[in-house]
Amino acid sequence: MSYIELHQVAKTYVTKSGTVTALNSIELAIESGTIFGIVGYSGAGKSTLLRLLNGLEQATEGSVVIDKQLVSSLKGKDLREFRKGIGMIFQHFNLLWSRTLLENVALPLELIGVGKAERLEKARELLALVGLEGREEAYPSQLSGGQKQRVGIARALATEPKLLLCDEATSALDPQTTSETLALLADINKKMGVTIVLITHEMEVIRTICHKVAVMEQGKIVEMGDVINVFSRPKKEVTKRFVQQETVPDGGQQVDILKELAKNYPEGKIVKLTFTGERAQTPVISKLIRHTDVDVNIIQGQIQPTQTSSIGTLVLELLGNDDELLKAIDILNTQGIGVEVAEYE
Ligand SMILES: Nc1ncnc2c1ncn2[C@@H]1O[C@H](COP(=O)(O)OP(=O)(O)OP(=O)(O)O)[C@@H](O)[C@H]1O
Repeated sequence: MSYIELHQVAKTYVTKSGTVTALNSIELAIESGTIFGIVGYSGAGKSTLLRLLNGLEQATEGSVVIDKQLVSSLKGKDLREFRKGIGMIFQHFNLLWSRTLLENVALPLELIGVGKAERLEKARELLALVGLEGREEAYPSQLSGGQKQRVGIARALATEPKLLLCDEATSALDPQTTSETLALLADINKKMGVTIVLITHEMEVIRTICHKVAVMEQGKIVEMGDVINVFSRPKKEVTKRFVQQETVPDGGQQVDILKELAKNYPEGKIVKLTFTGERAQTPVISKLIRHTDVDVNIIQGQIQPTQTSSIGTLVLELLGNDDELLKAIDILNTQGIGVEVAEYE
């Protein structure tokens, strides 16, 4: 059994203007120790899913099982105990401004009745773990956004949770601080074996630290798998748009970037190749030139690291007669790499 299992989960809200389906037919299994990303645009249902995982809300249908416990069956002391095993990190940090960093980190322990000396010692250790040694007596207002999030992470770890839920944890941070915060989370996952489930609308977050990803749209999971596979061969339109967020400079606003490129290169055929780590060694282009009568121009290329490997993309213009172009595309299709051919108007 997986650490987290959702089976046929639905969540509806009854509002004055009618019933809203926030989640529908969710099937999800997350193994212990994984960094699992959930990506989707606003309103896709990500926050609702996170609230079901921490027991703040109950599913309308289906079952949510975490660490062999059916979340809907937990009450009183059991529910409190369950929630102690889950740490939460928020976009806006949710720190108490009138308390020092040490007191902020110690708060979850204070709430469950841990004695003062013990909780302050633990908080001190955690602040050191997140790189804030020596700042124990500072107040949140004296910190940068990245430092505040470090305090948030330290606080989330206070009860030694097995599961860390991150709600858009880096959305309020600049790119440099985002990278540092993600590196810290990846480090915590590795060192402590904590399972991390994060929700985000940024594909960069998924690429850099997640092992697995689920893409949500309109309350459903529309695509799910290893990050490297979903990135290199996105199937659904929404996933393609998220992947483009990263690979094109305008943030993926254009739905079909290849089509745009094709307009600029009317003589040839535009193809985009996507390689994952181990395939990057395959001599694809030399094969193409040896076996067909096409000329190849390289238009764009880039390599992006992921948590476990790397993803390369290469956009080529192929020039030749129709038969040779078809042959070239056939060859590309047999190389075990992602091949996308631009559609011409
Ligand atoms: N308490 C609620 N009452 C009524 N409708 C709700 C409630 N919470 C969420 N919804 C609706 O459920 C759907 C999913 O919302 P949810 O907040 O889970 O999406 P999201 O992907 O997290 O979006 P965002 O990133 O904007 O928070 C939306 O249509 C939303 O309006």
